[in-house]
Amino acid sequence: MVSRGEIIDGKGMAAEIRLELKEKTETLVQQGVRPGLAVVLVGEDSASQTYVRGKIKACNEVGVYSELIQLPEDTSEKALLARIDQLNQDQSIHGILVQLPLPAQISPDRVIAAIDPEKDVDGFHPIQAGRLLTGLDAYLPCTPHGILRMLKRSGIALEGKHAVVVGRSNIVGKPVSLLLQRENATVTMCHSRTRELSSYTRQADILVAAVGRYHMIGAEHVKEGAVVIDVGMNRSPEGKLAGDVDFEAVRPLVSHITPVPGGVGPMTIAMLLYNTVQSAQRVASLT
Ligand SMILES: Nc1nc2c(c(=O)[nH]1)N[C@@H](CN(C=O)c1ccc(C(=O)N[C@@H](CCC(=O)O)C(=O)O)cc1)CN2
Repeated sequence: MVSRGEIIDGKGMAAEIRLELKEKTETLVQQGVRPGLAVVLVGEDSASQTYVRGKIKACNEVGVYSELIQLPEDTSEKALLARIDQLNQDQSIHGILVQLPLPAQISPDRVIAAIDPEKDVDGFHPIQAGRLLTGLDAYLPCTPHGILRMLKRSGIALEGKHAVVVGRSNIVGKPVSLLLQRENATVTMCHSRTRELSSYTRQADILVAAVGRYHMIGAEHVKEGAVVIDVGMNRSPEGKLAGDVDFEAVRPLVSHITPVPGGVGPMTIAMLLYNTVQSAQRVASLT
């Protein structure tokens, strides 16, 4: 019998992963290496402030050393690049992340490219993206990696399944497509300009919605028994946090679905810590 509308509990899974990472961190500390993460926040964006607070809190819980670098909204690109260079040289820091989006005067591409690829725990550097594309070992971008973990921990088989990804960003859409393909799913990529979107999404065994548009996926977009992963982080007209998927309308039709909040978001932060601990493990194995 097909299960109906089972909720994939990202919040709970992220807590389990943090516990596993706490143990790994304790082992590393005994070996003389405490994993360290630098979080760079430029400006006052309130959502970014929330996410950054979540990252620092998670570091504290796991025992990872963290440094929060808060820079004013009018910071120049040159000043930010100079700060990143210092962090690249800092041996207590194994992971660097610059919270996105950045203010308009700063090019995110130039900033990401300035991070030492071995400390790029977001997995956004072109070298990390190239490693992922070519099947080499890489820091996997946190949201896509979190999605894969959620699917696996929920016992959802991917081999031979048809996965449809709606969204083509460098942060989510493109890398999650590659990761699903790596698991032998057959992947279709759709985006904001796809015509007759529902004709694709209705074929999906696994549907990943990552467009950033409130409730753009409704009941008419899903096949019965599909697995739906909602990456959206939007505000409803009433101001409530909501995903790209109309959860109430879609849940009764599908086998599994992620909620917003409490789905993909917490896993993003857990996988950031995973990459930071991995980076420290690499350093520990070299010393
Ligand atoms: N440098 C980066 N910038 C951004 C990333 C990223 O991975 N690296 N991703 C997003 C934002 N993001 C992490 O930074 C992120 C978004 C949402 C959540 C989360 O846990 N959301 C909660 C709800 C939080 C709330 O109440 O507002 C949930 O879904 O339950 C974590 C991280 C863009 N920028």
